[in-house]
Amino acid sequence: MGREFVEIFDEWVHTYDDSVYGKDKEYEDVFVKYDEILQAVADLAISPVVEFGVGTGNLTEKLLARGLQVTGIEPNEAMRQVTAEKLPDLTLVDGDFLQFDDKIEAKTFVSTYAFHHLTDEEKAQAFRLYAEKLPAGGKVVFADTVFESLQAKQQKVDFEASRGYVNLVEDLNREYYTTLPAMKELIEAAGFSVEFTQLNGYVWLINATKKSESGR
Ligand SMILES: C[S@@+](CC[C@H](N)C(=O)[O-])C[C@H]1O[C@@H](n2cnc3c(N)ncnc32)[C@H](O)[C@@H]1O
Repeated sequence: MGREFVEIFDEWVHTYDDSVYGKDKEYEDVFVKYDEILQAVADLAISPVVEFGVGTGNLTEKLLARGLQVTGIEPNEAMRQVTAEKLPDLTLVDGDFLQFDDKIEAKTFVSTYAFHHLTDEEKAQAFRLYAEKLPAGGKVVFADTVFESLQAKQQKVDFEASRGYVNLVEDLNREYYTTLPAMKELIEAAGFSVEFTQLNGYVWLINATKKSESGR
């Protein structure tokens, strides 16, 4: 489940790092401050860490540089190959946000630029699963494109269409980019407190902490 966009990365794997460092004009605004965004996520993580949608391993490198223990979970085989070559000592396995080895320990689940591959119902399911697996005080730290409202999303789509960014517009209409109120509701319903911080014109930092059983 949630794997319907995995094959897109069979092609994108070859140019993904060019895109994130500004060489793809259409995605330039999405990836503004890319390194700072990944660092913000890495800085909030506590070990051991499980990372979803590892891609080419750019967030992973920042987690490892902090000395954290990391298990990478990535459903795309081509991405796994690229990252295994870059980071040969990393434990990197097939899996996704909803299906991964039950025995993997985590105090933090992290991810960047990937959670929008799940529908909102799947996002809610994912947070319920993380609540089961994490101890009180355990964290989910994600950075991804989220919109303040459906109207704000439509304004962004219209703006990108007006400058002829057809691939980006297709992406924004195809995948499951949600709103801050919807994200807040599903995260709190799963038993987390959450703070959101805007990191660029698209991406928000989602910093969720599992509450204790008493709700504090
Ligand atoms: C845009 S890339 C982001 C890569 C990296 N995290 C980064 O920040 O540069 C999205 C990644 O999520 C992966 N992905 C797609 N569907 C997924 C799912 N359901 N669960 C976990 N990862 C998924 C893709 O294969 C791809 O590697």
